[in-house]
Amino acid sequence: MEKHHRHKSAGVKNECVQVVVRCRPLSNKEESGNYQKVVEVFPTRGVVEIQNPSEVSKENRKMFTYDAVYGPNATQQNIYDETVRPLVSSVLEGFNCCVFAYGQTGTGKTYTMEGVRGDPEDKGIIPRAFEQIWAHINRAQNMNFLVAASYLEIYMEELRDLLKPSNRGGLELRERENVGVYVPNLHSVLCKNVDDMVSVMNQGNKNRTVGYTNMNEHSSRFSTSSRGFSLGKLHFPLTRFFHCKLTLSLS
Ligand SMILES: Nc1ncnc2c1ncn2[C@@H]1O[C@H](COP(=O)(O)OP(=O)(O)OP(=O)(O)O)[C@@H](O)[C@H]1O
Repeated sequence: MEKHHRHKSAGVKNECVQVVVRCRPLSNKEESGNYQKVVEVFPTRGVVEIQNPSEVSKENRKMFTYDAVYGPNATQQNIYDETVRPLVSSVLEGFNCCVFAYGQTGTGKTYTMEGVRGDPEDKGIIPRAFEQIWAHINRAQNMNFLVAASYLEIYMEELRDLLKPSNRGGLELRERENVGVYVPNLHSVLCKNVDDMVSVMNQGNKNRTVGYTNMNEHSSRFSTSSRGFSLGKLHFPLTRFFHCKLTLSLS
């Protein structure tokens, strides 16, 4: 998981980019197939250790250090509160941010970003961000917020508008000074509350090309992909990317 942040803000570490690792638990299938756990996570030190299972020895352990690491017991709420909430708070003060999950198929990107539909505890980063945004907007006084959401997918180097699948062909990723990365003609939907945003996300998910892939079925072609969520300017060309633009005016 990588967090990208352009500006310093209270409550957010000063680094522009932070890299956070989350290791999911072994699945039932992996447990029953007697797969070995090769990753050990040390959250207090921000360290992940990987052991070569064919030759267990201290020399065969590799250690990596990150801004934060989460083990199999970390909850969706832990991750949101500690790594994402401060970023969304800074967006509500006018900055841009981007959170994206990157990893091999089956590692938990969709689980982390979207979560399990209909299960409040297993809600992922994106719906939790919607709630934080609207809690803030509903509390704000003398201010008007305009919230527009768009959702795109990049598949085989082709851009697809997940909110308007007929919008095919001409979509391009562009970059302009003062504007950043953007996609001209990408459809965006004005949202008035959390439910509007959730239904935009669900609508887009129905149109996506890359559905859930079972790692065992696809073992001959491991793939790596990403899921993203950004607020403000669009930052990264990703496999699936939910983008939300907030415009603020005084009333
Ligand atoms: N932290 C976790 N706790 C419990 N289950 C998890 C966790 N992370 C992932 N899973 C489960 O592991 C499976 C694979 O996760 P997920 O679909 O999110 O992977 P992915 O990286 O999005 O894969 P793909 O790239 O193939 O779409 C799912 O059944 C998911 O529910």
